[in-house]
Amino acid sequence: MTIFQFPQDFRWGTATASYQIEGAAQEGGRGVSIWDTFARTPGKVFNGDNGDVACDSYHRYEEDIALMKKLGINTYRFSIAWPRIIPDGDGEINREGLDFYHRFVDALLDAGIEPFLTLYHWDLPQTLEDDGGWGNRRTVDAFVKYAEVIFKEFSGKINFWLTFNEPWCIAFLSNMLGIHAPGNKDVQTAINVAHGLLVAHGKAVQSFRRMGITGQIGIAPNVCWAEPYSKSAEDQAACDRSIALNTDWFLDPIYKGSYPQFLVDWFAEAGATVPIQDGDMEIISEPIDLLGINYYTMGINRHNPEAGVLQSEEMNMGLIKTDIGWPVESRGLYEFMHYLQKYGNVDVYITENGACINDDLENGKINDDRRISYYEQHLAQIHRIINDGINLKGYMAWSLMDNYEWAEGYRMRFGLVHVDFRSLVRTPKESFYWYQNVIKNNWLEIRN
Ligand SMILES: CCOCCOc1ccc(-c2cn(C[C@@H]3NC[C@@H](O)[C@H]3O)nn2)cc1
Repeated sequence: MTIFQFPQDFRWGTATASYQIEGAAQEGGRGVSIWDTFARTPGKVFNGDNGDVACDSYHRYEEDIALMKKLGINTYRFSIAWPRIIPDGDGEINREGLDFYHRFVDALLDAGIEPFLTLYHWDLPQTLEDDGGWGNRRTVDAFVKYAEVIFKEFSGKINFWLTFNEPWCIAFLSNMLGIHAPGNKDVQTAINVAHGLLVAHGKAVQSFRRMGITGQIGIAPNVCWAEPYSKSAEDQAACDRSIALNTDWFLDPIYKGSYPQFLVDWFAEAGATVPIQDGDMEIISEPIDLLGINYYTMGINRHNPEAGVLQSEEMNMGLIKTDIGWPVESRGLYEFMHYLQKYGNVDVYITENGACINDDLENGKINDDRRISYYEQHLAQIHRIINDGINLKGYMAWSLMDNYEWAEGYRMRFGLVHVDFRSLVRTPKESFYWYQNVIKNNWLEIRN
């Protein structure tokens, strides 16, 4: 038996997002988001699943908070639905939406749980998408207005703030690959979206500083760690492109004030350019306080001219996979965290990490041993990373409960708590009790 002790002030938490858990999609004055539209577009989401009900957390949040308290977390990452706050994107403020989130945040604080807020977790008001989305500066300005409303309302209650969740997904998964909402398949559109959200991020951080808001603010990129299939320079370059598009494409502008030139040149070859306006890069590089890092898996990639714009193909290496098909390989998290040091030893929180394991109830229990094994491996890497002196300050498991997994609908389950999507009954899985013990002890026991 090996014991890994975590720092006394290490934050333990779980994460969710508004569209994935709230439901009540037509209640409380909420407007339409691009995910309401995308989910209703035939062929886009498995089984045509949508977030109309989801986990019904809009009505059941007190039950959810009771589960968080039972789990023993001290931090809970969630997102606010922009369409609940400004239903048409940049018009009137919906007081009912603000009041809902005040009730929720107050209940979290009463339970001794620190709110860790994501301002934008993919549910863009449809009216803004109809007018060009993130590629239109109207959306950028609308986001700043929305962010300033939230800053003003929750300053003093919330101390941890993220502007955007997984900018690569917002830009490239959703506008170059078309897999997520709004479903565009155009590389220039994706680059315009990426740039727009970066400008919106920078302007929001500037507002945060100007308004003297409490706490720390940052952004949460997702990680795509990749190692070369062969020792060829071509395969290594293919890995560099994959890693950089998820990370450097966003963090170079923020930390260095410029895009990674090798990728700018790569996209120029494909006929796509970044629509930089005067002053943009100064805005984007407004200093931030923390990074959220979302890690799930890593790839073994090779150069393949047929493998999309990046020409980087992920190979199937026969590794153990989760039920969504992602290889279980925690080593990539360790390698990535050292790669991240090129931006300095910045404060980092793992804002998402978890496994899609679709075990179901058996005699009233969910024996999700594979999820426990996944978490054991990844928390052991977290311990190594901290021991190396990297400022990793906290960990949020994705997810508290099974929820709407975007284009996969409800078939892919990432929760520590099982949700019966017919009855909405929540049932803690065996991994919930395993994580509860890790948090209680603040250490990890690894069976040798
Ligand atoms: C066939 C080609 O495939 C290209 C890659 O396609 C995907 C799909 C999905 C993801 C993805 C999903 N998640 C989990 C979410 N993170 C945020 C939170 O809301 C979770 O639900 N992270 N990444 C990545 C890549």
